[in-house]
Amino acid sequence: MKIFTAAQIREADAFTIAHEPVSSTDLMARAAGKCADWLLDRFAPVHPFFIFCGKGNNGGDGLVIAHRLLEEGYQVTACLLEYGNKASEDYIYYYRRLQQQYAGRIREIADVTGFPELPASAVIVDAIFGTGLNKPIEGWLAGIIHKINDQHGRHTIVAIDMPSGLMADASCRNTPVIQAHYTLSFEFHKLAFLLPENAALVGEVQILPIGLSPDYITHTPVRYHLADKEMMHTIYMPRPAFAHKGTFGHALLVAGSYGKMGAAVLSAKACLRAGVGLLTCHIPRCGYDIMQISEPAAMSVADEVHEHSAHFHEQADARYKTIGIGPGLGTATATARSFEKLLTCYKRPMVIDADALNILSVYPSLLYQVPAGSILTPHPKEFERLFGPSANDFERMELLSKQAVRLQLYILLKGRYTAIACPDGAVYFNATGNPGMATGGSGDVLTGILTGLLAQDYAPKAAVLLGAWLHGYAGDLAAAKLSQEAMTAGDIISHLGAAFLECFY
Ligand SMILES: NC(=O)C1=CN([C@@H]2O[C@H](COP(=O)(O)OP(=O)(O)OC[C@H]3O[C@@H](n4cnc5c(N)ncnc54)[C@H](OP(=O)(O)O)[C@@H]3O)[C@@H](O)[C@H]2O)[C@H](O)CC1
Ligand SMILES: [K+]
Repeated sequence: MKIFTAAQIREADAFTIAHEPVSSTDLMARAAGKCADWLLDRFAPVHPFFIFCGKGNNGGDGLVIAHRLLEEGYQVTACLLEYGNKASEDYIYYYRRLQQQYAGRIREIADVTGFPELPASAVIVDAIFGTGLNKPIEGWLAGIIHKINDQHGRHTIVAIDMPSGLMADASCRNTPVIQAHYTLSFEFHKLAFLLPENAALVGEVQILPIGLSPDYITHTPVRYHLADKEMMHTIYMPRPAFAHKGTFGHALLVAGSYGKMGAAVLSAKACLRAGVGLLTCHIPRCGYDIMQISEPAAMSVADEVHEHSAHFHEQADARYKTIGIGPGLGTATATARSFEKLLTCYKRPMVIDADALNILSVYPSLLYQVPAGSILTPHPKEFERLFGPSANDFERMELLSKQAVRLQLYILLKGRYTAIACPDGAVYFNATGNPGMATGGSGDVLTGILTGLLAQDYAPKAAVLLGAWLHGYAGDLAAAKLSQEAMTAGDIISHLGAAFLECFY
């Protein structure tokens, strides 16, 4: 699914009205009607509704919703905020309709003292500002936002299109924004919904299709995308009937050090479960028995050094389709040196994670040696160590995309919505996964999956999108069976098979 900017959404709106048989007022009726359907489905008539309306088209949506709920016999107060701006044409149209039929249900509010007393079980609908917000909310309107937020623990707050005060494409940190329990948004996700800094503001997001022009949607280029199941079906490659283990590549995993062999084992198991043909693990001498016993399907090569690996560059030759490096590796100087040498001799796309990323952040010039098309998988701290701090999440997304272009790499930034930046600057968000995966070893599993997919000849972009999707999907299946609390990284691996089956069989 494409993620459009606020300006593009306005364009899509205008394009639809110009090219499809729908007027602007009808499009508003359709969009707001979808919200009304959702509210009617969710809340019984015992809930009194307070619908706060601004004077733009978001407010117009609020007026349509108020009218519809009144028609259905609900108790509704339409709270119209009179802050001086000229109302939009569609707002005026629906205001007149409401005024004619339900004048008694309209309440004009011109300062914060006009904020209504809310009875028990009231539902607040926020239709104050949507994608047209162009500056932070100030003055008494900010007071209304705070009053609504004060009700967060007592009443359900449903935002229409966007929580008011939030901008689709820019940070609103430390400005007044509605804290919604639900956001009913039209047609597309907004970038703002996918960034951690807004997690407490948007609540549960429901995307409601409103029939914007498919022509516009198909032909308008965007930087941000939300990965979906449909996309995975275009990526996944069923196995040929005459396949043998040579068909699915030989991967080298460079991982583990004294006290961190678990990371190497998790990564190896995940790589095998992702379907690699053959796997060799380069591990420190201390980890040899551990790996051989924990994962008999993997071959092991022990380093000359006991506690960490220092000679893996000697291994890295054309036999290996790809290399996954980093889980539990440690950052000993000898390990860093071997990594440097590996980067001079091995030129295929590889997967770089954890301590291998930490080595890159200590020796940043090595970043230029990383083979084009490789996949880096930092969490936010590792990302900051590699590329520096950002003032907010929007700037971090810019930086992510810029670095992927500059280095011609795939950079996967872990999070609730993991963001995957591509060498052409495009960024894909992954929506599978859950907080149960915020546990030690989860990243090692991802590295194993990505390495396994690259070895099977998935192109790096396909591997990183599919790998992130499957990792989150398996995590969701594990959480459904075991709970988010009790699941461990190993459970993600044991649900990978079910994830393949559910998604592709
Ligand atoms: N996506 C679609 O195709 C559809 C969306 N719909 C709804 O329309 C809104 C967007 O409507 P728009 O009128 O463009 O914008 P808003 O309603 O969000 O607000 C615009 C008015 O607000 C003023 N403004 C902006 N920022 C502030 C502020 N900080 N303080 C005070 N006033 C502010 C702005 O005035 P300016 O003079 O500053 O320009 C406007 O008066 C979208 O979100 C959907 O809800 C349609 O219903 C259907 C199709
Ligand atoms: K709103």
